[in-house]
This record gives sequence, structure tokens and C-alpha cells, in this order.
Amino acid sequence: MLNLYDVEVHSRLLLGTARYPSPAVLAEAVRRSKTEIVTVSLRREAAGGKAGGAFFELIRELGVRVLPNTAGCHSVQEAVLTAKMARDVFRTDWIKLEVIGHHDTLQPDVFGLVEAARILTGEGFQVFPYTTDDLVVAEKLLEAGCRVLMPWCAPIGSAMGSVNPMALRAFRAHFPDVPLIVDAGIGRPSHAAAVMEYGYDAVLLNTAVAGAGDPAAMAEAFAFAIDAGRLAHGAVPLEPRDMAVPSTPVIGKAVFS
Ligand SMILES: CC(=O)[C@@H](O)[C@H](O)COP(=O)(O)O
Repeated sequence: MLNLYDVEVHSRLLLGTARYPSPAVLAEAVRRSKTEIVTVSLRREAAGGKAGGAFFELIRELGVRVLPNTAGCHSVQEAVLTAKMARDVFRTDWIKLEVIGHHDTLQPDVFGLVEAARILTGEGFQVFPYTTDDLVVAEKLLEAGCRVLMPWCAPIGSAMGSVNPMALRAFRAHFPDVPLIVDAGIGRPSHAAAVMEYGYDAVLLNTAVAGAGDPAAMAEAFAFAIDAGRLAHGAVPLEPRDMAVPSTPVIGKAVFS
């Protein structure tokens, strides 16, 4: 079981709800992913006016927990205001906090992120910060009151998978007791399995499912991969070696003799 701010969930896949070909496909992807948590961009959907209302209704009907996000916010003020609106709309203290700092990479503005996290935790929010793999920033986020961290593995929507596996492993090792969710940049189920093998607690992804040829089938594939990665981590995988090691060490002997 995964414990996030005292809420226990079975599924270790958190799914984004943007860019699906249709609401029906989104609903089917959510069902086949077996996710218990979806993230929703309040700014993007609210910008649709009436359509935004219908979308929020659809999300409520999915029967999963909502993690509203501040996607598209580029300043502390915008992110804090969006979080407060999201709390009213979805009646939850959970907020996935994004403060975007760079137009090309959509890299978080980590200074603004820490500031916004401090303000929001002070107002009773339970903050899921989308951050880089920088350990110092992560420490500051914990000091600001975050009890979950969400490091990226590659830029949002890039589908690259982990571009710096060493940093992600160090991040995991540095915060053994903090729930860690890899967020953004996952492109394939194998990428998700890899970060779960590093010992991450969960994965949040959107583009890789919404943009797939068959989003619902891909959602299910991710669910299997995440479970496989988790199982493999618990089974303690071998470390790679430089040299060959014979897998059949004793030559000429009968099996088990
Ligand atoms: C939906 C959402 O929250 C994204 O901002 C998130 O970071 C996912 O990124 P990918 O689309 O790369 O999976």
C-alpha cells in the first residue's frame, strides 16, 4: 500500500487527464490503468468555460481521487491562486504544485516552487511539488512542509524516460522515508518499470498514455510495468558488473549432484 498524506492507495500509477482523443477514451484509460488518483489542470479546463464544468463532472464520475494541479502557472501568485480555486472546485487539500520557470524545457522554477509550497502548506494544503532531481531544493521543500516529492525524470511531454538515472537513484537513496513519485517525461512502460526498480514509490504520467495510438491499452501496459518494477525492486535486482561471471560455475558436474 502506498501512503500519501495519510491516504492509502493500492495503485502506484497516477494518471493525467489532458489531451485524450475523447472523454470516453479517457474514462476507458482510467479504468484499465486501475489508477486511484488522477491529476486535473484547473487552469486549462476552467479556461474552457462551460466545457470546463462538463469536464469536471466527468472526472467526478470516474470515481477516483482527484489531485488538482497548477499546470501552466509561471508565478508564485498564479500557483497559489489556482490552488485555492482548485480546493473550492474539488473539495480537497491536495495540490500538485507546478511553478514553471522555463518556456522550452518547462523546468520548474524551484525558487518559486519552494516559496509557493511554504505559503500553501501554511494554509493547510497537502502539497505534491513537481520538482527537479536537485537534492538541495528537495530538502527545502521538505522544510517547507511537503511530505511527498515529485522529481521529474525528463521534461514534461518529452517521452524520453530517465535522462539522469544516477541523479534519480541518488535522490531515492537520500530520502528513504519520503514517498517519491516520478513525474513527467516517461514515454514507455519500460521507463516506468525502470524508475520503480530504483525504488520509487509511484509514477505520474499523462502524455505517454493520452498520446498513444490506443490510450486505454497503453494505460493497462503501464499498470503492468509499474507493478513489475515494484516487484523487481523488492526482489533486489543484481547490480551490473564489468566482467563476465559464469552462470554455470561448475563445468562437467550433473545438475544438483
Ligand atoms: C498532467 C501533468 O501533471 C503533467 O504536467 C505531468 O507532469 C505529466 O508529464 P508527462 O505528460 O510527460 O507524463
